[in-house]
Amino acid sequence: MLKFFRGGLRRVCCFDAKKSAFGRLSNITRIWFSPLPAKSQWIKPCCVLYLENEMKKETHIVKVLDGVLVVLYNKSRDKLIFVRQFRAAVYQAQLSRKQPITKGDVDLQKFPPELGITLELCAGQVDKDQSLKNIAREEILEECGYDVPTDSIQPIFHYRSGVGISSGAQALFYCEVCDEQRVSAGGGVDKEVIQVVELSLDEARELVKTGMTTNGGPALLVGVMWFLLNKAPKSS
Ligand SMILES: Nc1ncnc2c1ncn2[C@@H]1O[C@H](COP(=O)(O)OP(=O)(O)O[C@H]2O[C@H](CO)[C@@H](O)[C@H](O)[C@H]2O)[C@@H](O)[C@H]1O
Repeated sequence: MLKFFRGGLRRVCCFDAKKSAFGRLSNITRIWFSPLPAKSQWIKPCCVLYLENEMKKETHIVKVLDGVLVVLYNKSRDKLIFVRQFRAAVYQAQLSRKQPITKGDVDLQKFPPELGITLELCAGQVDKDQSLKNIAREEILEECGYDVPTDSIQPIFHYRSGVGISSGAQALFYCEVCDEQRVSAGGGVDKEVIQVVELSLDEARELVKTGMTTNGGPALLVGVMWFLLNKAPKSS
């Protein structure tokens, strides 16, 4: 059963994070901070200056990789498929509401790792020279365990996220899968710890009702709303 916390993100509003209906996700035993390495393969901070109405303006930005995301619908079982994982950026954001960003270890009794667990669409970064659909196909296989033909992946929206600071392009896709296409449990590759979560359409509807909040990004909400508007049988 789903549990939500009403209210804005300033109040605790994790997707059932603390007492998960989906079981314990991972075993994080230590979290600490360090300064960013001089060169990161993932992000590049820089400063953009411009003159607007003859006034000098300065914006500090972070260049990030573009991404693909997929609204996944299992038609065999009439379920939408999502992923849960620990996100260090979300954890840091939850933590920094309560105390300044620190350099040392975090007190995990006070700030349990579950604060950083999200519910998200299956997604990945565009970190190789392949078509966006191919990258989406790989993420569906690696994260969720479904082996689908590339031409079953349908584009929905192309937009930018974090327009004030990072502005990565995000390609949102839709893909219908069936049980016969499930070739593994998913869960990610290499060191990834990802849990596949299935929600009924009624549970997904609950997610996008006014006032409900999740610990994930907006793409899940946009994707679910698109699905309910365009694909799902109308609720009575
Ligand atoms: N900043 C970072 N620092 C260190 N290692 C990193 C890293 N970013 C990625 N990695 C490594 O790369 C691996 C693969 O990442 P993915 O391509 O699956 O993107 P991710 O699912 O993190 O989502 C990403 O891409 C989707 C789609 O754009 C976004 O929604 C989501 O916010 C974004 O994190 C991660 O498991 C991690 O090991």
